[in-house]
Amino acid sequence: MALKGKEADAETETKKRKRAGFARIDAGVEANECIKVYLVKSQDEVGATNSFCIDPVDLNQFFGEDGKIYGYKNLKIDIWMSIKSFQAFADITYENTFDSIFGESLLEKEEFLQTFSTEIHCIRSIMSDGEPIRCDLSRESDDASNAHLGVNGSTMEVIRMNLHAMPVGLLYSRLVPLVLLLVEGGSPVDVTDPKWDVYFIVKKTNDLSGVHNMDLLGFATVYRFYHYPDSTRLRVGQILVLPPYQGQGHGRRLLESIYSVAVSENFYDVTFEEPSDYLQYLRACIDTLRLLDFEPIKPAINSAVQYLKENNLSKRTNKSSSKSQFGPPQHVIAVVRQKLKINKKQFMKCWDVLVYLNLDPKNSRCMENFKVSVSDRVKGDILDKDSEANGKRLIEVPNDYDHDMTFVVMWSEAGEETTGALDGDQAAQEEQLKQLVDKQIEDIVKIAQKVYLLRK
Ligand SMILES: CC(=O)SCCNC(=O)CCNC(=O)[C@H](O)C(C)(C)COP(=O)(O)OP(=O)(O)OC[C@H]1O[C@@H](n2cnc3c(N)ncnc32)[C@H](O)[C@@H]1OP(=O)(O)O
Repeated sequence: MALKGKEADAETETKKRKRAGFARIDAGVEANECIKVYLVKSQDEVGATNSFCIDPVDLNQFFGEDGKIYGYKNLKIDIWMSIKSFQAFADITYENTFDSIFGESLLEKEEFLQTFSTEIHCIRSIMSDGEPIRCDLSRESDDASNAHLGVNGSTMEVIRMNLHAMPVGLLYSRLVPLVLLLVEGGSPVDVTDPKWDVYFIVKKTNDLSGVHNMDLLGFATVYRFYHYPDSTRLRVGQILVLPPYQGQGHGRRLLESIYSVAVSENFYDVTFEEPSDYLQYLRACIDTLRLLDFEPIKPAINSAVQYLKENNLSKRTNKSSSKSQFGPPQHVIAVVRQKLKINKKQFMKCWDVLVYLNLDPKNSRCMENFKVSVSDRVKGDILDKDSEANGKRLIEVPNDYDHDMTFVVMWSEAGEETTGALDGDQAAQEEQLKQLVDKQIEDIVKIAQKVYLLRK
């Protein structure tokens, strides 16, 4: 006889169990509910409920299909990770075979507590072989977010090291749990590949006896990637600022240091592997600020602004003509890549912000023209360059930023454009395109406002 209702659900649940052999139905407990991860810097903080508890992306993803742990009643797991040595201890209420993402950095309690004295200088000793990065990009002197530099005699430093070198690889392996917990979709990089570098941002503080201590605030892994035919580009794999130190300008300093290396060592450009929205925003702010000080692009910005002032783009007949006059000329794109190491795609995003910053918000026609131009650009980005000549076609969109956003575009023989998709009607696709443009404008305004405030 078939089971119904609750009984049927219970049967399904039972099948999902990781461990079999329980007499009663075990509903399991979500990993997100029973696991807490604390970052601690001294023995006293281990076990204290007011210690710094992190908010991971999603713990459930590490525990099977449904993210639940079965076989334990009132399961509670507190994980204490030292931000001095990045080793960890798990306080688990039930005896079990908990095989955690913390791997080898998980120690017995006594051993863990000892690390606060035995490994107190672990970061300092590992960093001693590293190369401090001189960063010339930041306007440290007039930058409010750097105000804490020098407070209590502490200084920030970005240090580059090769991940292949032994103690660095070991430290990175201790940091991997944080990558898994805090970087969405983050996975460990291959420490055996000598092309991976890691940029650490550290805080140096002198104690009363004059000994300097070093705390790790964050890091970025960067791959030296071959670029055809004879150059190398830098690709940021993952960047993480430890939660207690986020929002204090350390992520910015890390990115600026990477750009600084790209400029001084003449890499082709800097790219990012699947950047999060917030990282894109941060990157756009940094790049736009750099571009605002870059003289060679100023005439091109002025002519784009002039073009928006003098035309009425919503009434134009030939829609494709606006693209060339709104966007930056090829030689400007080239010089930005050569001198600032900002690639074309990223420059185009910043370009919109640079133009927007030069518009008069009270000039409604000009603002409307801006919107039309951005819309044209978004459409242009999702068009296959060959499609105009070839008539109707379905085209997949290359997209660095969001792999879920894939459009296809059809062209009639007259070159008149319509957007479409493999399934879904044209109206839905038009709506999707409109949403994409609105989101783009929203992002531009947000970045422009931030940049405006930072420049004041
Ligand atoms: C490729 C990938 O790794 S994708 C995943 C990215 N990593 C993660 O998601 C992990 C969790 N998050 C983090 O580790 C961090 O939040 C990071 C790395 C994304 C950012 O680092 P943080 O140190 O928090 O950022 P930081 O403090 O430098 O910058 C944030 C603020 O400074 C602002 N800022 C940007 N440029 C400047 C500037 N030149 N001067 C002053 N402030 C600036 C930013 O706009 C932002 O302000 P807001 O949020 O108040 O609007």
